Amino acid sequence: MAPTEYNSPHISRRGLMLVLSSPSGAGKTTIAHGLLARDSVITNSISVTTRPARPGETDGIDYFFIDQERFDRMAETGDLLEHARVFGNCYGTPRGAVENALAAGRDVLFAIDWQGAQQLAQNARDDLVSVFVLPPSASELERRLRDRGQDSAEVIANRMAKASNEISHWAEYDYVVVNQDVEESVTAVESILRAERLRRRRQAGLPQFVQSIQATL
Ligand SMILES: Nc1nc2c(ncn2[C@@H]2O[C@H](COP(=O)(O)OP(=O)(O)O)[C@@H](O)[C@H]2O)c(=O)[nH]1
Ligand SMILES: Nc1ncnc2c1ncn2[C@@H]1O[C@H](COP(=O)(O)OP(=O)(O)O)[C@@H](O)[C@H]1O
Repeated sequence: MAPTEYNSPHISRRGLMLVLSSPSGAGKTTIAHGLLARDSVITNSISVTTRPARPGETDGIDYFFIDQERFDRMAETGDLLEHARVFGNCYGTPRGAVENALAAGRDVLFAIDWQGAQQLAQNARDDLVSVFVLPPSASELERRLRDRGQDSAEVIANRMAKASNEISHWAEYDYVVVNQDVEESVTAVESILRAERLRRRRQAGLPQFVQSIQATL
């Protein structure tokens, strides 16, 4: 188990799973990158997807881009911690990487949809911290999807049409962040992560630490 960086290096704790969900274009990928740049203990879960790579996306960094046959096999053999169909493509979280990271005391970050968040919650509610990211307005959401410049008008229209359904799940999350300013949103999520690391129940080594202080009083 990892030392609790914000308390004492003597106190071990379990890793946690931090989930970011949002309608497409609200900024969860941007916030995730910002958080990963600031925090060296959290590691990104790289999903598999049957969606084709966008220009600028790299296999093994943004996603593992795989075909349907391989995806179906991974789902059948239990190699996916959760999986869902989103916007006509399949997405899933490879189990091995997450379990290895948690076992090594790392926290793991997921940018996944509400279906995936629900599946993770069913299996590991105590280790899950979930954040829903909202756009400041519908018009700003559409502007961000257009300005990202990576999807056709048809794909953007489809994502806007599905935004309301994704947003309808906001109340299932532990925290909600309105992504107005990127840096502020990253700071908000970083604050959530820091506070959640200090939850008493996560700090397995706390009783021992307290005892060691009491023994010398
Ligand atoms: N359940 C689940 N959803 C995922 C996973 N990876 C990505 N997603 C979701 O799939 C949706 C589409 O992702 P993507 O194609 O990258 O589009 P973007 O959200 O507009 O960048 C988003 O809601 C993602 O959060 C995954 O492993 N599992
Ligand atoms: N707070 C923000 N203000 C302005 N633009 C933003 C903000 N957050 C993200 N963006 C931009 O909006 C677009 C969509 O963001 P992205 O992180 O890809 O969204 P998601 O992963 O939720 O689909 C990107 O071009 C990104 O640079």
